[in-house]
Amino acid sequence: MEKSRIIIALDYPNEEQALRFIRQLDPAQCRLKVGKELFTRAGPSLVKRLAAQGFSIFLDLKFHDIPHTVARACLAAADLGVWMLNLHALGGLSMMKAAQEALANNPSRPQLIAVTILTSMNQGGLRQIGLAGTPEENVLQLALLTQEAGLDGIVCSGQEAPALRQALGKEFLLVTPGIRPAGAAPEDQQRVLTPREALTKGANYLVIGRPITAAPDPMVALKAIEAEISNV
Ligand SMILES: O=c1ccn([C@@H]2O[C@H](COP(=O)(O)O)[C@@H](O)[C@H]2O)c(=O)[nH]1
Repeated sequence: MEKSRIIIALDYPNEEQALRFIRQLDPAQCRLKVGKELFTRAGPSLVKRLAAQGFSIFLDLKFHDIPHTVARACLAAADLGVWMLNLHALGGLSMMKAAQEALANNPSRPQLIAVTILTSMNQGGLRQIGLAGTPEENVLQLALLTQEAGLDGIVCSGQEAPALRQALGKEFLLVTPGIRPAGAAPEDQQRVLTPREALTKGANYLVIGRPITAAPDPMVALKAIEAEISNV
């Protein structure tokens, strides 16, 4: 069975709540993302434990620092047995190359991807930090830099996926948060699409947090999303 295109963001305030949810899941059914909140609370031991249970873990710590520091952090993350990890493309070409080179000979080399422009940002937010151009233009520029550095893909919104697919080819991974089922509140996300729209536009993976984890019945919400994308 091909592993799921759904990556569930485990944005829980503690390990107990995360594990209560995970007990209902099969590792073949979905992948799991451990981000800053849960990692800071539960640490590397939870990541290792979930990986040992057979879950594909995306460690979403979005490294952004000098090249040496990021390269060493990527090696530490790879040692946890994760399937995917990430850094910020805004850290620049030399930072991304250092990370890529550090992982190149790692026996269990995880997928290494770069966050382009956060899906919580719109054009107004880009202006505030001094970036001209549309979100799509900025995402494309950072995606090309990421590809030049030899990484496996990027985090972007599904909204940018068609232009990115055309520019970056079939193999480059597009991992898309900002997923909201039709009618769901965007909350702090600015560049959103439904699960079906994101895949149709060319996304490889959907990162989904609150639409599942904050639903009255998370398993019902997950099943509904699985049904929505089953024939895409
Ligand atoms: O650009 C980005 C990069 C990462 N994220 C992360 O994805 C999830 C989305 O959660 P929702 O509850 O579905 O909004 C969250 O863990 C973010 O840290 C992102 O949203 N956008």
